[in-house]
Amino acid sequence: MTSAVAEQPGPTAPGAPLRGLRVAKGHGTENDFVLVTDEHGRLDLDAAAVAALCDRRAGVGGDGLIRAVRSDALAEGAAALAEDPSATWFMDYRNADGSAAEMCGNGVRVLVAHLLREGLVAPEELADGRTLAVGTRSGVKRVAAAPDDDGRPGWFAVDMGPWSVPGGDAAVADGFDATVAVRGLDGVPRPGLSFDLGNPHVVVALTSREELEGADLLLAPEVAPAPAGGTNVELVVPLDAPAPGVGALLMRVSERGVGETRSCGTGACAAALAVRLWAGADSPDVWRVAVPGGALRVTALPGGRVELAGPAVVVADVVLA
Ligand SMILES: N[C@@H](CCC[C@H](N)C(=O)O)C(=O)O
Repeated sequence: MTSAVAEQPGPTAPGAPLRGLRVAKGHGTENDFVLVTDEHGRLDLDAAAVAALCDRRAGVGGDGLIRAVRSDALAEGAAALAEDPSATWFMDYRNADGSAAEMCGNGVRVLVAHLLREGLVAPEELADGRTLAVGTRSGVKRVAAAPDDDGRPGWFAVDMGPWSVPGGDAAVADGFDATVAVRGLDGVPRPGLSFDLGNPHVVVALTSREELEGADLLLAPEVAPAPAGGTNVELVVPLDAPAPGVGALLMRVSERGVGETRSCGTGACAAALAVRLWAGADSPDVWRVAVPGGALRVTALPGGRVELAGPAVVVADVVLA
């Protein structure tokens, strides 16, 4: 499973092999990740090594891999530091197939939980409403400690930044800009609406919980027109409002570079924003998104930004053989 197995003291040299490396495993609503600390950007983590580590049978297993690296230790970090000099940590996110992704909403919370646990970020940095700036390929995201849906502490909230509908006003007015064929439904492609959350999404509304459960996501849904770089696809069913001013929905997701996962944070944002758009002017800004792996909270912020809140836990340390 290692990219190069040789007698090495550890990952201290440029292009160092992974043998003996301590990694961690964590998840956010069961969207799970291999967490690799590579403060000085010295590891040789090519796509094959990432795919091997994420392999659920032959590796550690995960929907993706998160490399925690100092922003000044990699070329992609320069843009983050230019945007916000306090964004000293960068989330190098890779999907389970080894491809790089721009952003991961669950992952950025889990990264912060990992940095806290490793002592690389002090708890005070998130105390008293302070936020931690994290560089990503889709810009700097600010993470704060936040309450869960019952007001208990323990969640993290991420200002995910600006979102957009790539199809513009016409797509918003029509409510869709794509068709999506989903195996296990009635064979008729459904309308979908594309969103840019830093990474690409297409959201499809289904009619019932039964229909959502019947979707077969072992095969990725087919989106037409096919987005050049691929896309994540969210299937959603709106639910009755749980409280005044709060919306709710069920979601399943097929992630680009992975397949069906138990949750997707950027996907939850896209799903909530889509249902909010479809519901019209008076629809709530706060949405509870139920995914197979748990619950997330999405809040549409003023100025076309969106916030994602949810749990993040680290469950294991692993030393690579
Ligand atoms: N699970 C993530 C998204 C991960 C990246 C995605 N598969 C892509 O390729 O864009 C999330 O929580 O947002």
